Amino acid sequence: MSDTRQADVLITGARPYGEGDPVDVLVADGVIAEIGAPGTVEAPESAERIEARGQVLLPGFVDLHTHLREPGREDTETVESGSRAAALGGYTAVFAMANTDPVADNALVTGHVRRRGEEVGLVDVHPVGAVTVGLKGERLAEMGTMAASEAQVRVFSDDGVCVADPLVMRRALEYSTALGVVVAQHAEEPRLTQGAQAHEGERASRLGYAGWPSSAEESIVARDCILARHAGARLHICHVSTTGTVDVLTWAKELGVEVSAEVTPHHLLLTDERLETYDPVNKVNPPLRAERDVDRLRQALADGVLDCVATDHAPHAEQDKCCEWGAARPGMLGLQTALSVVAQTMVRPGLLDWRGVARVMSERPAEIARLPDQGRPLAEGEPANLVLVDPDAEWTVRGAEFASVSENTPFEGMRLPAVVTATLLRGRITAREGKSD
Ligand SMILES: NC(=O)N[C@@H](CC(=O)O)C(=O)O
Ligand SMILES: [Zn+2]
Ligand SMILES: [Zn+2]
Repeated sequence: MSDTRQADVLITGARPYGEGDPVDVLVADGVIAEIGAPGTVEAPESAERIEARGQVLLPGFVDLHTHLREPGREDTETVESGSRAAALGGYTAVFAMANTDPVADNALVTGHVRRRGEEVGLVDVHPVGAVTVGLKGERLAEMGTMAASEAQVRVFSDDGVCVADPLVMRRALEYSTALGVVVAQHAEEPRLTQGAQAHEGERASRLGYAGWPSSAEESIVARDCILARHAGARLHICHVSTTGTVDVLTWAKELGVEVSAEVTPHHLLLTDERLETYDPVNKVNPPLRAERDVDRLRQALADGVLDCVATDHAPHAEQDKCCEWGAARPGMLGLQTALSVVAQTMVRPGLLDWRGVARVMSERPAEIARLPDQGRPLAEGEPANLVLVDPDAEWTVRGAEFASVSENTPFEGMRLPAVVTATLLRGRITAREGKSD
């Protein structure tokens, strides 16, 4: 992904990782050229200036789990609209899930997504390849061809559905090792979730929703950790939602299984109490869980048992959300609210500092996907993939104001802390003061 030469950018008075005294940061030719005490860094007259006023400077965020809906559902999101949302949310790289129409189970589709991302140029769009043909869970997709193609697919997932057949999953893990890629599992034992609508428990029973048991997630996570162990493969678990999954991951990591896991912002903030509203904006897979799950997920993210935050940004059309619960599609927007929800649930309660936010939103996801130029230290000579955050500002969420085509945010009307004031992709300003470039 190449950029033409851009104007230099001088960021004055920023605090890297929110630590220490403010510094000036000169960005030139796509890299961090110089970091120095305020007033000591010289920039050409033509340089763009960003006054940080003590705001927090972090490496640009990396989202391992985004649904951009292109091709097939451009009425709900496109690579372009999703890229704008990503830049405004502080992201410099996103992984676009394969459950498009047609499915991204071949190099033609992954190539299209990659190229569209490059044309838009606001964020690095990395297509995720499907594990199985048509997400049907039966035959492996041509993982090798996709990995070797121009799109250089590095993450494979049937997300939306689980790779439920253990033999298919075993083969996928074996191939992934040979290819140096990672399989990301949507952990849901389908036999246990037939007709499921909401977190299994007292509330779902009372409101008349068929329950989605925690064991449907945990049994697949346990199984796949064992399969990965025997295959010597890396494994990534999508959208962890239960305390039992945290137990299984703790056990697997102690055993030395190379498993990583993500948690979504909505599972860090919301509980199944939202079911009381009957509003399908709260319908999501896996479902919003109990308070004890939320508490445990926050703790596990702080401890590192959960590696990173991923949005599972899932745009849906109004007619698929503003309808009766049973008919509504699961999923919610996430790109433009992720940082603020992490600030609210992790930073404010003292579970993570800003260096910790850099770890879970940038460094770890970049490592899991093996991106060489993302999640890098804030140091001279490093790529200028950066986000500037005002930690003291607050804002009110309005879905209609998002860059996304869709508006299905469960955070509508909430006042949240932390605002992205600028995002830079290889030294180019992609978002500034709430406007994408
Ligand atoms: N999370 C969701 O509820 N929905 C996702 C699919 C998925 O992530 O499983 C979607 O594609 O809409
Ligand atoms: Zn999923
Ligand atoms: Zn998803």
